[in-house]
Amino acid sequence: MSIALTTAGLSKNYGALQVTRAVDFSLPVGARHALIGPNGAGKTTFINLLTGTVPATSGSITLLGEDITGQRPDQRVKRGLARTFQVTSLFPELTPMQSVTLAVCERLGLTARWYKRTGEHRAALDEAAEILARLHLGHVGHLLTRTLPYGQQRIVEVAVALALRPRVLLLDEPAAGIPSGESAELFEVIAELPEDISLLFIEHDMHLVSRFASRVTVLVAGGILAEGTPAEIMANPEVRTVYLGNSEGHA
Ligand SMILES: Nc1ncnc2c1ncn2[C@@H]1O[C@H](COP(=O)(O)OP(=O)(O)OP(=O)(O)O)[C@@H](O)[C@H]1O
Repeated sequence: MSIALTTAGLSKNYGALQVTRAVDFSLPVGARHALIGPNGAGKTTFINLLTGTVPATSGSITLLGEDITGQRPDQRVKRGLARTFQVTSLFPELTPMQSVTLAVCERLGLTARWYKRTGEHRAALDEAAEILARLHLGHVGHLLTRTLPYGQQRIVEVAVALALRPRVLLLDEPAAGIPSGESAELFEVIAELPEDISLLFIEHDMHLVSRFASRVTVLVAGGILAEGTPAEIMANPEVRTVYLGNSEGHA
């Protein structure tokens, strides 16, 4: 089994507060891995440590065999690490086509001069159209992002991340804010992503986790409480006490 991403002893302190505690984590290539845990458990911080927007206090992060612990976020993106945010980060006045094309141009290093390089710009437009079609957004690619249903806007975020050609994609609560009827649709689109993209996603809804994740890590107070298949996690008495309660759904 080849490994896309690992952390060893990864820790983050804010003063006396330990937000991430010596996390040893491993994401195999092709994984569909969920990160769950109570509010404030440190899930978003863990993603921020992986992307480099938050510097680690100690420990290491390895992406595709390379130690990226000291790298800037943009260097990690170039090496194949992309993310989406818990709250939408799209430009509302751009169309999905424009947002995805810009991301393709960014990857190709064309952003500052794309208007001069129409040949390469054409290729970027074609690639953006192909990504949007793959995510079933082809028919709304020309509409202003702010006019799209929120569920579709979240899929546009995945499209922008895909334009960076990630090997590992981190999704911070991709279904947050989406009416529950639309969240399965979003995850179906995510489930169709190519298998060579390894996925780590934060999700509270255990029904979605059971359906779309092959493995689950439970984070509590910054440390890993348990790891296993969704069935193992849902049957784990400690996890049930600390996180799942009796609801089996939202924490
Ligand atoms: N910049 C910061 N300075 C101080 N404390 C912080 C900072 N960022 C996060 N924290 C604290 O770290 C803890 C973990 O926060 P984090 O947002 O990572 O949790 P989470 O599991 O993603 O929570 P949620 O499910 O509510 O999004 C919280 O107690 C939070 O208050």
